[in-house]
Amino acid sequence: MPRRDRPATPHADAVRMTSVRKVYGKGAGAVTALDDVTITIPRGTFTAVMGPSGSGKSTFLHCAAGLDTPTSGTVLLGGTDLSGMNEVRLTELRRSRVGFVFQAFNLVPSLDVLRNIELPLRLSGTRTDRAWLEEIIDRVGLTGRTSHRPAQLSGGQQQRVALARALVTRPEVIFGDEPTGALDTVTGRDVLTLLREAVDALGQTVVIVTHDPVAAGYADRVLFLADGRIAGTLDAPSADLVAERMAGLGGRV
Ligand SMILES: Nc1ncnc2c1ncn2[C@@H]1O[C@H](COP(=O)(O)OP(=O)(O)OP(=O)(O)O)[C@@H](O)[C@H]1O
Repeated sequence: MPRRDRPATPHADAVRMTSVRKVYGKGAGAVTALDDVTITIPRGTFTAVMGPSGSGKSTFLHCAAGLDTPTSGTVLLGGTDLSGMNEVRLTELRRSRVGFVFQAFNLVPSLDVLRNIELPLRLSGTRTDRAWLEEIIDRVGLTGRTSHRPAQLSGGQQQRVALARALVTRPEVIFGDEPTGALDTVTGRDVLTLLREAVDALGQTVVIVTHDPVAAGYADRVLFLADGRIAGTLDAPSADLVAERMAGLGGRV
């Protein structure tokens, strides 16, 4: 997306969803995955989205990130209304204003670490800010490994590459779908610490879906979903409190 499409002053709300409803399918087989969801996620905060299996977490993330379109309601990303954007504009928006970290890392196997990190800039035709690139490579602990291919790295290192790739465009929001799901406990904690630092040191906004109460404990706020509706929020969460609230929501986690 061209630079001019970004607001001159960053919007105070990274994400604002109003009365968002998402229905998959039609008629008797229709499934309401999100039902009247209204929520604001402030800039520079870390949100964890939790809920039983099938409660709408992935659908929430996909609608907030412009990967999926709500059936009704509005989604604003950094003040930009995604409603009515065609797929070309949504793709441009995702490339330049959204960062993604997935459970499966999703790196390009044939590219080395540096080229994987730079990929979003190349795709959007943005000039690389060398100093910023070096800073994030240093922050995620990949200095000295930039010429490696993904297959030569551990899972934790690959997720660090994905995190650096997400940070490189200074996106409005980094969305993570179970970003520690494929990592062992210790490595997963390292990645969560880096996400936390991205918020605290860089002012980044982070939103992750997780099933892990310990992971949610790294967030500023937990957003609980049940049957596609917001079932509550918890600020300054501890893992124990999160686990307690999840037990109260029932269902298979
Ligand atoms: N593409 C789709 N077509 C039809 N139904 C869908 C589709 N995607 C999701 N759903 C349904 O919408 C509901 C919410 O799904 P979603 O994947 O958002 O839940 P979730 O909380 O992320 O689940 P999990 O924790 O198991 O990943 C579920 O009932 C699911 O079966």
